[in-house]
Amino acid sequence: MTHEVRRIVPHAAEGVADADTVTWARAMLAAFLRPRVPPGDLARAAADYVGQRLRGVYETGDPAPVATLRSWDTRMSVPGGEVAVDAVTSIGVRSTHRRRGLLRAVLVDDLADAARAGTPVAALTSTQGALYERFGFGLASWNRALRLDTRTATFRAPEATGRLRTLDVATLPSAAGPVQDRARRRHPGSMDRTGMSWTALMTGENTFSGMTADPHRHAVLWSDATGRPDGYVVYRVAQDWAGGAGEIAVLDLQATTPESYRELWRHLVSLDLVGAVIWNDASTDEPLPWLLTDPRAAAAGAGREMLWLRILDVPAAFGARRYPVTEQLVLAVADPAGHAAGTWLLDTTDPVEPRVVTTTAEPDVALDAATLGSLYLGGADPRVLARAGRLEERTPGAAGRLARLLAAPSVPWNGIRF
Ligand SMILES: CC(=O)SCCNC(=O)CCNC(=O)[C@H](O)C(C)(C)COP(=O)(O)OP(=O)(O)OC[C@H]1O[C@@H](n2cnc3c(N)ncnc32)[C@H](O)[C@@H]1OP(=O)(O)O
Repeated sequence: MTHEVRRIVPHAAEGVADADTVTWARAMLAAFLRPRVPPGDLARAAADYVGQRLRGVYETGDPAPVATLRSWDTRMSVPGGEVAVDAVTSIGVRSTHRRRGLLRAVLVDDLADAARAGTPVAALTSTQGALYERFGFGLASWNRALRLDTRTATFRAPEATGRLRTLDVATLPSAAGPVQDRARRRHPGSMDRTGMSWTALMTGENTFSGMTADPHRHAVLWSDATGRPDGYVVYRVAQDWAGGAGEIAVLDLQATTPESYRELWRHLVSLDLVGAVIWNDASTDEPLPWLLTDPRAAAAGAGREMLWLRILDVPAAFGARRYPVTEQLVLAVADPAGHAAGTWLLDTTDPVEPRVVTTTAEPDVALDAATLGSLYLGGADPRVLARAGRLEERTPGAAGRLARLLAAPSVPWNGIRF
């Protein structure tokens, strides 16, 4: 049986996707063991793929792909700026066709295309932890669950002057979009929300949920004393109050000021009929416990990995971010796929225009492409990676110098699953 990687350009007419795109979507959902979506709903949902890239591995004579991948161009915050990213998702292989290299075939094709297009970084979130390092992806951000007991939570600071407004969730992209865009710049690793991810946030309706809409969603916007919208929270009822105290699950909380952050949490605490608020995708440095008279009211739960990054163009990726110290370090990067391979001088003598060029100088550190991806946003400590044998220190003290060079103003965080 011959296999061929094919690229599909999704089209839609009157809000309904073309037949190839719908067939692709059905194959992808089957690979992920998702519920069967009625054909009309699937054609409507797949219309959201317009503007994105679909890839499939096809066998002769079968219109449905045996492997799928979807990717799109987006922007990701990095320390001091942002970078263009190839966001990759929906890699699924038909259950009868696994371990024959089909994941490899679609992913290698996508990465080569992104590199040709000049996209410096590829990003994904993964269902499994052991899949993507072999393709040069390194773990670069973590989320942590947070559980707030609303009955013991008391805020240290008095209520701020401003206004809370409930939003019709349908108005979320226009009302909250500009806030999200400002807020995401505060954390490296935060992504632009696509139209699709706004829809999923607002309604819960997506192909993965079988297109079942969730009617329990609420959104609240905070505006400061001058009327400027500064933050929003979207939440759902996770557990109804019928059994006693209900539970609220935060789906997204974005705040551009300490005041908006505090007042949005105060709103959640004020909800009647609720005993706890849970946020599974909080960052690892939430200020919430510090806002409370009893920090134990906010219990941090398990952390979990979120973003995997693959550097496709070292000068463009490392030139896009800014650095807190002046330094010159030489990194030898091993990358069998070639994208990041080389010996690179990272020179931040000019803080505005860091220089990243190939060099023949002796390396200070040696590492592979996946480790480079882990270091990119400043979320992984090179000294720890050296202790783990993932980075070789060729010049004594170089891992510490690299740690100071790559340090970010805040921890990497991406609250958007994709
Ligand atoms: C970004 C995302 O979309 S994450 C979503 C991943 N998809 C899923 O979880 C859906 C269900 N699973 C699947 O569809 C498939 O099993 C996949 C996509 C995980 C793997 O697809 P396959 O076609 O079997 O992978 P392929 O044969 O190309 O293997 C590539 C490499 O990964 C390894 N690999 C594949 N699956 C696994 C696994 N579950 N655990 C560890 N290694 C694995 C293979 O051994 C191979 O390694 P090698 O090249 O170093 O020898």
